[in-house]
Amino acid sequence: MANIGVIGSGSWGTALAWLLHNNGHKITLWSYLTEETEMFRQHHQNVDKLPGVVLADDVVFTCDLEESIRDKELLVLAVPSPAVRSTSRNMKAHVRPGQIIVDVAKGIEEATLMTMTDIIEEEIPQAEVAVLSGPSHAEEVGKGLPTTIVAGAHRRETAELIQSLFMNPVFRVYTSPDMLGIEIGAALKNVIALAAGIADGLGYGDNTKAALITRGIAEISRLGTAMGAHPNTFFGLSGIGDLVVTCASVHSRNRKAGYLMGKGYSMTAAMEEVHMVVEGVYSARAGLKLSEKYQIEMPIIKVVNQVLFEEKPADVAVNELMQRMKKDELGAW
Ligand SMILES: NC(=O)C1=CN([C@@H]2O[C@H](COP(=O)(O)OP(=O)(O)OC[C@H]3O[C@@H](n4cnc5c(N)ncnc54)[C@H](O)[C@@H]3O)[C@@H](O)[C@H]2O)C=CC1
Ligand SMILES: O=C(CO)COP(=O)(O)O
Repeated sequence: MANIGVIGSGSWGTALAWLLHNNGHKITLWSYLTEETEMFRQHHQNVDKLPGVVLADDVVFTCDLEESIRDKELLVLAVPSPAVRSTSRNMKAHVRPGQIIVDVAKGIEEATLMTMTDIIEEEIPQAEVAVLSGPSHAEEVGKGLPTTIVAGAHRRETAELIQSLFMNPVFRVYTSPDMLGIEIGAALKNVIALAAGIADGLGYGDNTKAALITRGIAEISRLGTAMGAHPNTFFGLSGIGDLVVTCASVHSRNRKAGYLMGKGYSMTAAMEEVHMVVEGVYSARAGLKLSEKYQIEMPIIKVVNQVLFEEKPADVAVNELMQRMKKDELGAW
């Protein structure tokens, strides 16, 4: 049994706290807002974001960061990606050398183009930082439905420790040394999922969805490989796996926000309606900047940016994608 602090009590932090407690660990769940801690103390669940996933009586609910970090063998950082830097900064003073922090947020910081684990390492240099990512909607993990995911770390022993703490008969964890590939896939699949949602909202069909998924992973893997990631990671759980689930699932907030935009909502109105984090909106510009920096063609991510930030009508964007200059599929000729 390990003593684990889960930092962030939105839908994902709550589902992981539930899973880890079921695995026999002692859990402290930190909330950003005092109202959230009060909600958990009263109802033992996130009534707002993950109703029905009830946490046991011995889970400790707190909004005191130090209490959630002190004496913990493992910390799970589950705040939204735009809050990873500020939360890490606030954690720094309480983290002991070598304490393991597993990032589960999916994003790339627009201003610096850093991954989430890069940010945590910069803010908390004494920590040992890892990542856990893959096709894993909180709503399904919270029902115990079979799910697979990958733990990435610099050291094999750390990845294997995370694997053994999280794994159970319905939650299968693989390990990988390719943290960069895992994080690039995780962040950019959300941008492609916005496009898939937009296509659904416009009334397009399964052919369109398959095209976005297939050409989406092609552009993500081109970029990731140029950045130094392992090409196979993009055909694994945190690449094609998470891209498929996010483009197809009824639970995906990114797909849902895209769907609403396809139906004519503005980006802001769609985000408000979804009422939870829509990470693709934050990663879209970062994806575009990375494509410019590494000189990689990323046509889907480019048009998603135009739809989000330049008011390009979604149907016009799809037309433009379809009528790009002729290409060969492999880029081999
Ligand atoms: N929900 C899911 O199924 C999954 C989510 N993730 C990732 O987990 C991360 C967290 O997402 P969710 O839990 O789904 O979000 P959520 O929308 O369910 O909850 C957001 C939480 O963040 C808190 N928050 C807001 N501003 C904050 C700030 N400035 N500092 C710290 N906390 C703040 C809110 O109080 C709320 O508890 C995201 O990066 C998401 O991509 C990853 C896998 C699955
Ligand atoms: O990353 C996720 C599932 O693996 C969650 O995706 P959404 O943020 O689109 O709901």
